[in-house]
Amino acid sequence: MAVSTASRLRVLVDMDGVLADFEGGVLRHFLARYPGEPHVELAERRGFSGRGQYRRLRGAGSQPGALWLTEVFICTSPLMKYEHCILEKYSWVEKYLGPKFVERLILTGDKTVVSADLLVDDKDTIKGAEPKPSWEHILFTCCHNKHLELQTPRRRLQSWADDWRGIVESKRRSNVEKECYASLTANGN
Ligand SMILES: Nc1ccn([C@H]2C[C@H](O)[C@@H](COP(=O)(O)O)O2)c(=O)n1
Ligand SMILES: [Mg+2]
Repeated sequence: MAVSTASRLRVLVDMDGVLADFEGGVLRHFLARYPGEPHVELAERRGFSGRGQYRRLRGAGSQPGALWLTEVFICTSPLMKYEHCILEKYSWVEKYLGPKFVERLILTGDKTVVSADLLVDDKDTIKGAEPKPSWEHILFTCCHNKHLELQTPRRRLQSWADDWRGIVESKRRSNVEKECYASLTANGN
């Protein structure tokens, strides 16, 4: 059976805050290292940058699934201080997702230049060199972004228990519709 290219979907899944419990890990590490110091409970986290919120505080005193014809890649940005983080990211993926996913790991400082249909990511604003990325950003709900109200038509995935299949399938339908429309107009209909 011939499969139209529009039925194929590429999904980028972010790592920190989406597959890995980045915020929980940071808090546990902070409490172990600085017991008794003021800290930000996960329920109080606001904004992507935890470091910024901790600075203000001091001043004031997984499992992605795969559907038929869906390619999943993990797309993650390394820290600027990258010497440990890159190895740790590869090790984490191999340990928790297996060697097949190591081949599907994309490390980039700029996710806008990666081509895909969907990007599932907890960062509320994703900017880069490409002003019109090919993907639709699905905001993955995390402690630091759950209070943000999204403008239509932006969509959220509340957790991996939420209807990610529905999002993937609606994107596939929309791609097929666009392809049909394009071929009809190209044929002068
Ligand atoms: N709430 C967060 C989440 C991530 N980061 C840092 C840690 C990683 O190096 C990098 C990953 O970004 P992502 O690929 O998840 O957009 O950003 C952070 O500082 N605060
Ligand atoms: Mg993230």
